[in-house]
Amino acid sequence: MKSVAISIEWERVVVRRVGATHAVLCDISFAIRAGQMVAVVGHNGAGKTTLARVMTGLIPIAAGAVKVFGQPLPTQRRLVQMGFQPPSAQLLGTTIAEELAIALAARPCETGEVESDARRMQAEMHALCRRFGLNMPLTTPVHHLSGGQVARLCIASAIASGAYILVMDETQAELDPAARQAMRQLFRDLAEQGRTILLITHDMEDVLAADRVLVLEAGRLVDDLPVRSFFYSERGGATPCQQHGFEEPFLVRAARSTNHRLGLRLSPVTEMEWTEGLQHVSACR
Ligand SMILES: Nc1ncnc2c1ncn2[C@@H]1O[C@H](COP(=O)(O)OP(=O)(O)OP(=O)(O)O)[C@@H](O)[C@H]1O
Repeated sequence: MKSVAISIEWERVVVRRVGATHAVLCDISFAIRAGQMVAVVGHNGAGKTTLARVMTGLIPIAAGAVKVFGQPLPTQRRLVQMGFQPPSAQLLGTTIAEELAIALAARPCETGEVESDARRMQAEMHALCRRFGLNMPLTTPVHHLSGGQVARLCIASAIASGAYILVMDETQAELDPAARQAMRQLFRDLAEQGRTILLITHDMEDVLAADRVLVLEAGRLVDDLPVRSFFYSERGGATPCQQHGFEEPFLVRAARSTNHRLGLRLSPVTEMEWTEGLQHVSACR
């Protein structure tokens, strides 16, 4: 699985909805490598949720092709899990243990793997809870969890069920800034471990954490850029972020203002890059 570089491929995809006068997604093509975290942005009605639902097989395509690890989506459907708003609506179990047990039971057995026995399943559940920062007993009812904990349990469940591609449709929308930041870090970690993350968001701080950004406008893919090129322009002038009418994140605004005042050309996408850039400049002066 991991040896196949391209995890998601869309070729000239068209989606029509009953009652809509135009195609809601029109001639969309892109390819995403395994291990990439890709943000999908667009103003209301641009087609983001439709794209997410196509990825999970909930909406059929009228033309084109969607491939997952080189195979048609329907044969690979189990490798894709979608998170949507509110995350609590996705939970099937009444406790953490039940939720994870359902997910683990749904995971297809790999060749040579024996079916999980109870003890092994318990060990896997504890390992998942540790990995996803759920530091409470497995017997905890899911309605005792905070929004951030529910969001993490949903992701733990998706991973437990064998997903390699996570399609997150505004799942962080109701989290506080610290929990959102923690979720971004979690997505980054999962991407570094080889998972593909498709993050649908209106929050430009989320975009800053991604590797790449797809911009949808009225059902069309109008930009597909590395995140740095989305927020900074090489030749000065308006950036793609500004051209598309999105609000820039604080780091980008602060870096631009510092560049302007000090005559610099820094283009940081993390705070660490910015402080290192500033240290380098002051050491050279
Ligand atoms: N079930 C449906 N039937 C007909 N048209 C639909 C249906 N669902 C969505 N649409 C239309 O498809 C277009 C894209 O909708 P979609 O929900 O994918 O946009 P979005 O980018 O996710 O918007 P938002 O940011 O508001 O959630 C919109 O014009 C919408 O009206």
